[in-house]
Amino acid sequence: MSRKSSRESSPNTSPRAARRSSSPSSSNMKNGTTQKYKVAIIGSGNWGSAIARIIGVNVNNFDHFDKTVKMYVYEEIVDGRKLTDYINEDHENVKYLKGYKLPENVVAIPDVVDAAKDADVLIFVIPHKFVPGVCKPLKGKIKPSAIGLSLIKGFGEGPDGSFILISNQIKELLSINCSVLMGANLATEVADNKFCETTIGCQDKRSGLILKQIFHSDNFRVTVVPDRCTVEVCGALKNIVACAAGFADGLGYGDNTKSAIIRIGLKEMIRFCRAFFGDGMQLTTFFESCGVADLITTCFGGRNRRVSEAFVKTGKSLEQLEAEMLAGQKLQGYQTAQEVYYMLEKKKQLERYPLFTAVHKICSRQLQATSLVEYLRLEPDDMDYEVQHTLVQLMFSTTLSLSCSMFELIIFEILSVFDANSRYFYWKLVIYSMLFMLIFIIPFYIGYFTISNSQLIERPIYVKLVSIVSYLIFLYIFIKTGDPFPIATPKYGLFSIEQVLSRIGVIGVTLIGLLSGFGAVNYPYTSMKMFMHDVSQQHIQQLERKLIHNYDMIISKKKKIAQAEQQARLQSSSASIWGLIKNLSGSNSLNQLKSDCKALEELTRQLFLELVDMRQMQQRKVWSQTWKGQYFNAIGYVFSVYLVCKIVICIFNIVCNRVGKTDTVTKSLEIAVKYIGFEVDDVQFWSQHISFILVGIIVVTSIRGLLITLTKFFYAISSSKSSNVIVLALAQIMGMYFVSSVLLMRMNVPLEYRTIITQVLGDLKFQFYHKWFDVIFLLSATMTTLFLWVSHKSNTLVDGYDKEHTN
Ligand SMILES: NC(=O)c1ccc[n+]([C@@H]2O[C@H](COP(=O)([O-])OP(=O)(O)OC[C@H]3O[C@@H](n4cnc5c(N)ncnc54)[C@H](O)[C@@H]3O)[C@@H](O)[C@H]2O)c1
Ligand SMILES: O=P(O)(O)OC[C@H](O)CO
Repeated sequence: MSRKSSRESSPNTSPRAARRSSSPSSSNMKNGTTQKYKVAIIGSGNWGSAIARIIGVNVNNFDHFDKTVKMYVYEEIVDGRKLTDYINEDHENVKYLKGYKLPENVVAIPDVVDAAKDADVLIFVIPHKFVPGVCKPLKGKIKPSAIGLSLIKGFGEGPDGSFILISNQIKELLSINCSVLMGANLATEVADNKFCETTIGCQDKRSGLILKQIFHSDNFRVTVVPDRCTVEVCGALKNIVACAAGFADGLGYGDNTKSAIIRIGLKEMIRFCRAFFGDGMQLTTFFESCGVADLITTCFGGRNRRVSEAFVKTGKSLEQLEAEMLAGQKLQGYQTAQEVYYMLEKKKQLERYPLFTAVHKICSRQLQATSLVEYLRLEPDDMDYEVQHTLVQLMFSTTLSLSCSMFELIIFEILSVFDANSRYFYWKLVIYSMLFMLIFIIPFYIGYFTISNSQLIERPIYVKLVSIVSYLIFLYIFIKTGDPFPIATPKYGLFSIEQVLSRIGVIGVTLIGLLSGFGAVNYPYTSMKMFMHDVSQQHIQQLERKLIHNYDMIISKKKKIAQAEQQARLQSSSASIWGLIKNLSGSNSLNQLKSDCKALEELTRQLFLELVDMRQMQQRKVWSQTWKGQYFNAIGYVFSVYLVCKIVICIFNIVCNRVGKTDTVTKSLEIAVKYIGFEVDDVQFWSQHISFILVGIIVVTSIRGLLITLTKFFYAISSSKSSNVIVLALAQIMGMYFVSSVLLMRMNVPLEYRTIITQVLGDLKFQFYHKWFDVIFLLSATMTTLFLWVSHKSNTLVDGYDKEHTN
C-alpha cells in the first residue's frame, strides 16, 4: 500500500473491529435507557486530529455510541478559508495534520460550548496553557453526568500558584470526573496507522471500559490502569527529559549519553511521582506505554526533542523556533520544566532532580547547554527508597501501632474507659509485645539484613549463624548499658520487665532529651523573623554567575587534562631519553591540572550549597511576610519563653537535686487557686479534662515530630540496599522513644490516673529518668544554641562583606 493511500484510508476498518458492534455488556447503559453516548473532542491540533481519525471510526463500531463526533476547533483562517470549513467540507485539518483524511462523522465546531454541551464523553486535547481559557466558558453548560478524558501532557496552575494535574484542573473547573490517556504516541505515526500502544488511567472500571471502546483498535492498543496520577505525571514529565535529549543531540553527544538521559530521566520521574503523588503509585505503571515507552519515543522522535536540538545548534530562542519549526503547534517541555523547577525550589528538593533543574536552567539561558552533563553527574545514586520486604513493613507497622496503643491507653486511664482490670491487661499485653519487638525481633533482623546485604557471606546457613552471633553480642552490650547508671534492680531477673525497661529508658530518654533540646532552640530560630537576613536578587545572580564561570573553568580544565593525557600516551610510545624527560615534566603539569580541577570542583560544590541556602533564606523572608509566617513568628516567641523557663527549671532541678512529684496540671491548678484566687469547684473534673488535652497535645506532637524527623533521616541516608536495615533501625529508635515517653509522661497525669501505669512499668527509678532528661535537654539546648549562634554570626559577616562588595 502506498504512503498516500495509507494516509487516506480510515485508521481501523478491520472486520474484528466491526464485529464488536454487538458485544459490550453496557450496551443499554445509562439508567437502563437506550440513549446513546455522545462523544466530543475538545481540541483539533496535531494530536487532536490524529485521534479524531480513530474515534470517528470506533463510534461506528458500537451501537451505544452516537455516530456524530463533534470536535471543537479554535477557528483560524488558513489561506483565506476557515479551518472549520476545510474540516467539514474537505475532511482534512490542513493546518495541523495535513494529508490525512478525517472521518466524515467528525464535525468541526468553532464554539466550544456548542461542541461540548450535550456530550457524555469529553475528550480534552489542547496544549495545556489553553485549558483554563477553554474550560471556563463550559462551566455549568455541560451535562453534569459527563465523563472527561485528558490527553494533555503538562501541568496546570493551581489557585495558589502551585501546580496541579490537568485532569484535576478540569475536574475543578467543570465538576466532572476526568481520566487520562497518555502513551508513546507521535501523532503522525498514529495517523499513519502504525502499531502503537497507549495507557488510560481511570479509577472507575465502567468508565474505563467505555473509554477503551472509544480508542482501542488493532493498531492503537489501549491498556487501562487505575493509577491515573502516575499515568498523567509520566506524560507531563517525559517532555522535560525530551528537552535534555534534544540538547544532547544538538551538542553531538552519542546514543550512550541519550540512554543515560533516558535512565536518569526515568529515575527522576519515579522519584517525583513517589514524592508528590505517592498515594497508590504503582511502579508497574512506569512499564506501561505512558512510562518507559513514551520516554523513548519522545527522546528520539518528538517535537520537544527536535526544537531543543535546534535551540543548541542555532542559538535562537525556543519561542522563535516553536514558531518557525512547528507551524502553529505548541511545545510543552520547557514550560513544564519551569513549572516543575519552581515547585521543587519551593519544596527545597532541587538537589534531588539535577536533570529537571538543568533543563529549566538551559531553557531559560541561566546555564549553557554544555553544562548538562555536569548536572547529570550530580544525579543521586541508588535512591530506591521503597521498602519492599513484607516482614520489614510488618515489623515497622507493628512497632508504630504498639506505640500508638500505649498513648491511647494513657488517654483511657484519664477518661476511665473500660474497667481497671481490662486496662491493666491491655497495658501488660502492649508493653510485653513492644519489649519483645525491641529486644528480640528487630535487633535480630537488623543484624540479619546487614549481613546478607554486605554479601561478605554467601551461604545462607552461615548468614543465619553469623546473625545469631551478632545478636548475642547486641544482647550483651544491651545488658551492659545499664552498668554506668544508677538503675540497677538486682532483685529482678535478667529478662524481667524492670531490667529491660530500665535499660530501654536510658537510651530512649537520652534520645528524647537530645531531640527536645534541639527542637526547642531550632524551632524559634527557624520561624522568627529576627533571625532571618536579607538576601538580594543581585547577590543571588552574582553567585549564579560565579557558579557558571566555575563550571566553564572545570570544563576547560577537563579538556586540557584529556589533551595532556592523549599527548602523554603518544609520547610514551617514543622511548628516547628526551621522550622520558618530556613525559616527566608533562606528568607534573597534568597532576597540577588535576589537583586544580579537584579544588575547583570542591569550590563549585560549596558555591552550589551556598546558592541553595541563599534561595531558601530568600523564600523564608517572603514566607515570613505571609499570615502563616506571622503566625509562626508569634509561636516562635512563645517557644522562646518556654525555652528560657525550661532551662531555668532544669538548672534548678539539677542544682537542687529536685524532682517534681505533682503533675503539671494539678500544680498549675493549685497555683491558680492559691495565688490568683481562681475558684475551682471540682478540681478533679478540671484536672481530668485539662490533662486529657495536655496529654493529647503531647501525644500528637511527639508522634508527628518523631515521624517527620525519621522520614527526613531516612531520605537522607537510605538506598535500595540499606533501606530495610534503616527502616528497622528507625523502628527500634521509635519504639524506645515512645516507651520512654510513657515513662516520662507518667508525671504529666494526676496521681489518681497513674496507678495502673506505675504498676505495669514496675519498680523503676523514675526520678533518675527525669533528672537524666534535664541534663541531656540542657546539654542539647546549649550545644544547639552555640552552633546556631556561630553559624548565624558567620552568615551575617558574609552578608555584610558581600553587600559591601556588591554596592
Ligand atoms: N502531537 C503529538 O504527537 C502529541 C501526542 C500525544 C500527546 N500530545 C499532547 O496533546 C496535547 C495537544 O497537542 P496537539 O499536538 O494536539 O496540539 P498542537 O501542538 O498541534 O497545538 C495547537 C492547538 O492549539 C490550538 N490553539 C491555538 N491557540 C489557541 C487558543 N488561544 N485557545 C485555544 N486553542 C488554541 C490550535 O487550534 C491547535 O488545536 C498536548 O498536551 C501534547 O503534549 C501531543
Ligand atoms: O512531539 P512531542 O515532544 O510533543 O511528543 C509527542 C508525544 O507526546 C509523544 O508520545
